[in-house]
Amino acid sequence: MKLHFSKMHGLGNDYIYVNCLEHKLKHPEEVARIVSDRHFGVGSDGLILICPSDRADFEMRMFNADGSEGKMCGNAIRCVGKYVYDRGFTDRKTLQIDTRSGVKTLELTLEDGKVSTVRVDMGRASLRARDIPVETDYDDFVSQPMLVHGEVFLVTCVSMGNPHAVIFCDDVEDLPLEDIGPLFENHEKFPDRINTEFIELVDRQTLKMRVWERGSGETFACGTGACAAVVAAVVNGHCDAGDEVTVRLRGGELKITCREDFTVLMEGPAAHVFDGVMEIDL
Ligand SMILES: N[C@H](CCC[C@H](N)C(=O)O)C(=O)O
Repeated sequence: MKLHFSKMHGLGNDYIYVNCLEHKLKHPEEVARIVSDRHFGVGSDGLILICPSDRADFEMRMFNADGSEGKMCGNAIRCVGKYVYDRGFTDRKTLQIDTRSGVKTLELTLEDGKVSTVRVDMGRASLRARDIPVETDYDDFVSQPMLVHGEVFLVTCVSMGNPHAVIFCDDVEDLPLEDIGPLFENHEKFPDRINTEFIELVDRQTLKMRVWERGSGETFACGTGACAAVVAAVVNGHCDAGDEVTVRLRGGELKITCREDFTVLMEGPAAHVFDGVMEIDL
């Protein structure tokens, strides 16, 4: 089959976007694995489908590079806003996008008539162990020690609709992420696997972050991960609720606000790279 796609990214967290408004895509798991391959495919952190929705303006589905489906993606939802507006599928600058973890509201900001940045109401974070899920005897998993790779890490688990383990450390540059990332991702405590964020505290309004994503490995940025990091920073007393926190990722910066009630706002850029067609044997 011929796959018509767009490559877009949010801070270098790049996905292949497919318009499924008219036609469904068969076998999205396999397509995700094929297109994501950086040597034999197009190259991406996964696949995003833009679909019609009964209860929102559009629906987004996301698949990781290994073909597994995720429930939410912060960087991709901004790009979906850009995709549907710039292509004229909507003329609204406030949009509702349905995801596997509920409907999110987007506010689009334009530059020269095209979407440049998007602010997303990410909804309420959950610290409940069973929402993540994480195996523990307690109700939540905040600053709990885990022995991984011969080292004790203090881990705070947050659900942003998808699962995150947040770890504060002194220096994120020097981390052997390729070694420790998979050990967290596949740890027996996390029955659905997990996305893991390593955070260096710069000051009370600035965090530096590297991420190991479930199903995709190290990525240049993770929107839900940046939100989870700020939630964990508030819970652990490193940042203040209501403050706008800048999260510096490998691919650039996101602005995140975690309110007292743990609802989270995220603002950041969305970029289009190119459109293409790929012949896929399926
Ligand atoms: N990069 C995404 C998150 C993808 C999460 C995915 N790896 C999962 O399995 O939950 C973001 O910007 O929020």
